[in-house]
Formats: sequence, C-alpha cells, structure tokens
Amino acid sequence: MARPVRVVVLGAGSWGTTVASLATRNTPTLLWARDADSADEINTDHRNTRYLGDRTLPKNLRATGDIVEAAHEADVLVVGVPSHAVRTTLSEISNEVRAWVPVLSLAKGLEPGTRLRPTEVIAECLPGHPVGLMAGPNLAKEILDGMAAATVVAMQDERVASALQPLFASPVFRVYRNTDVLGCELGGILKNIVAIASGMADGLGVGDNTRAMVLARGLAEMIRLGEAMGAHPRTFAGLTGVGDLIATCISPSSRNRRVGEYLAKGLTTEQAVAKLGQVAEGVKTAPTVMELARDHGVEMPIAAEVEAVIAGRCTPEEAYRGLRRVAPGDEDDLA
Ligand SMILES: NC(=O)C1=CN([C@@H]2O[C@H](COP(=O)(O)OP(=O)(O)OC[C@H]3O[C@@H](n4cnc5c(N)ncnc54)[C@H](OP(=O)(O)O)[C@@H]3O)[C@@H](O)[C@H]2O)C=CC1
Ligand SMILES: O=C(CO)COP(=O)(O)O
Repeated sequence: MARPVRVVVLGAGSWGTTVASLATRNTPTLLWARDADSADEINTDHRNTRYLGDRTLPKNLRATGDIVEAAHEADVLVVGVPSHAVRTTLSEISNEVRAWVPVLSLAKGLEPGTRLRPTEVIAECLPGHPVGLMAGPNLAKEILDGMAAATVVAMQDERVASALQPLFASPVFRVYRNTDVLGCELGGILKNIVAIASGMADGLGVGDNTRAMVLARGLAEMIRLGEAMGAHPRTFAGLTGVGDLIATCISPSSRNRRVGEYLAKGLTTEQAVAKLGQVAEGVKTAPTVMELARDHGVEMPIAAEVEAVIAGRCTPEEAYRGLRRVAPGDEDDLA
C-alpha cells in the first residue's frame, strides 16, 4: 500500500497553524515554527497560545523547530510565513526539498523591493516545482473553531490542484480550484489595503453606506489593477476577490482592518503595528501596490490615500476628505 502524502507547513503563526490543523485530520502533517518553544508547546500542550489563545489543536499535529528536518519530510510544502519572509525562509532549504514537491503559498502581500508576488518568489527560490496558492475568506480563528468556510487552491496545473484539494478539505471547509493564479493571488493581496480603509472608516465612526462605498469602489480598484496586470476580471467576483474583501473589511478580528481603526484613533503606523503584535500585510504592501498602479497607469484613489496615511503624509480624516474630491466618473469604467 502506498504511504500517505506528508504535508509540511512552514510558519506557525495563526494561519500556518490553522492550515496544518486542517491537513493533519487528513494526512500526516508537520509544522515548522522558527521559535522552538512554540514547537514544544504544540507538541506537548497542543496549543499555540501566542497566536491562537486557548484553542486546542489536533493531538496528532506534530511541530518542529528544525526547518531542514521539515523540508526533508515534505511531499507537499505549504509556505505560511509573511510575504517579506518567504525568500529568507526558503533560502535555508532550497537544496533540501525534493524536486517534484508542489508548493502552496498562504501569504497575502508583495515582496518589498522586488514587487514580486509570493508565488513568484517561491518559483525563484524553488525552480521547477509546481507552485500555487491557497486563498479566500479564511479568518484563521473561525476556521480553527470549526465554522464553515471555503477556500481556493489556485494553480496552473489542474491535476496537481485536484490532488491537493482533499488534503485540506473537511465537511465544513470547502476547497475549490482555480487556474487564474495571478487573479487569486492579487485578490488576497489587494483586499488588505481596502480593509485598512474600511477600518479607518470604522474608527472615524462613518455610516454603513460609506463603508459599502469603500468596499465597492475598493473592489473596482482591485479589478482595474488586476486586469491591467493580466488577471481575469471574473476572478475578483469569487472567493479570493469579493469574498475575502468582505470578510476582511467587516471582521473585528481582521488585523488589517484593526490597523486602520487604530490609525483613525490617532496611533502612528508604528504604534498601530506594535499594538497588533501580528502581521498586517497591507501596511508593507500599500507602497508597492502604488508603484505597480503607476507602472500600469491605473487610478487607485483609495489605495493612494491609505498609503499616504501609512506613510504619515496625512491623517485618516484628511484621506476621507481627499476621496470626496475625486470626481465620480462612469461607474462601469474599470479600465
Ligand atoms: N491569519 C489569517 O487569518 C490569515 C492569514 N493569511 C496570510 O498568511 C500569512 C501569515 O499570516 P499569519 O499566520 O496570520 O501571521 P502571524 O502574524 O499570525 O504569524 C506569522 C508567523 O510567521 C513567522 N515569521 C514572521 N517573520 C518571520 C521571518 N522573518 N522569518 C521566518 N518566520 C517569520 C512568525 O514567527 P514568530 O512567531 O517566531 O515571530 C509566525 O510564525 C500572511 O501573509 C497573511 O496575510 C492568509 C489567510 C488568513
Ligand atoms: O486574509 C485574511 C482572511 O482571509 C486575514 O486577514 P487579516 O490579515 O487582516 O487578519
């Protein structure tokens, strides 16, 4: 009998630990934590208190602080560290992962400096591997608590994607497929910036109509940049686009939304990030997205105001006043 597929997840933050907990119910799974104490806590207490509080993890989930041991075990490699750490993390194991092993990214940001998406960074670090991503409206704590949700495995090779789907699925976690890797990845990346704008709106005490306007026009900006970069506009109508946008913009537990709220309450970006104590990808990604928007000649007024607030060039109140000065054109004009 063939031995089961072994999944290895790199990064024991809230999402990496949750994805490893999903996989371990289906197949042997090993989670790499860069902090050896976290690995010990997962192995002995079946908890990751720093990121997931008192929640209990599956007893058969194994963790290690040794990234080389983890890489050797992988039949499927899941990269769950933040975008800025993908390259340095993979550089430690680029010669340790077997050649055919598929690699899935969980990260929703751009690499500062190179402007590369996480799947592009992975393809540079691990050339020749089938590379894709998992994204969607997937707030980690809800999923660990067993609330129903859906995600998308995006990969060009549909046969590999089909083989990966059942490794993460459960009766309450539906795993779809999509071949538009660029569109799915950009959805997860760009919605974080709109979520910061939505959090600012909450912090400023605006009404629900205002918030809905920010979501709808934010989505228009996501589609505009996505289409200019070569993504299918239709992808943004799915789980990885509008689905993740809604979850992140309305959820009290979204870190990006919370950063926006802290900024509206008068904290500086540094204070907001420190208060959060977890990653909010939109903060580092907003300036890179504005560079891409300029390169592709697309207007992104909401993202531009968010970037200006993060850089300290204006306050959230001034940003919202600035948006009112943008002349409303043809609503359908997404190009
Ligand atoms: N949380 C969620 O609900 C979801 C998150 N995501 C995305 O998943 C990615 C990871 O997020 P999430 O798990 O929430 O983040 P967390 O902030 O919860 O955890 C980050 C993890 O990455 C590790 N890490 C941070 N910096 C480095 C580094 N330089 N080198 C190696 N490891 C590092 C941390 O280790 P240490 O503890 O040692 O600092 C920690 O294990 C992000 O791109 C996020 O956008 C996607 C969907 C849902
Ligand atoms: O991407 C997420 C949910 O799909 C998590 O969003 P935050 O990083 O804002 O918490």
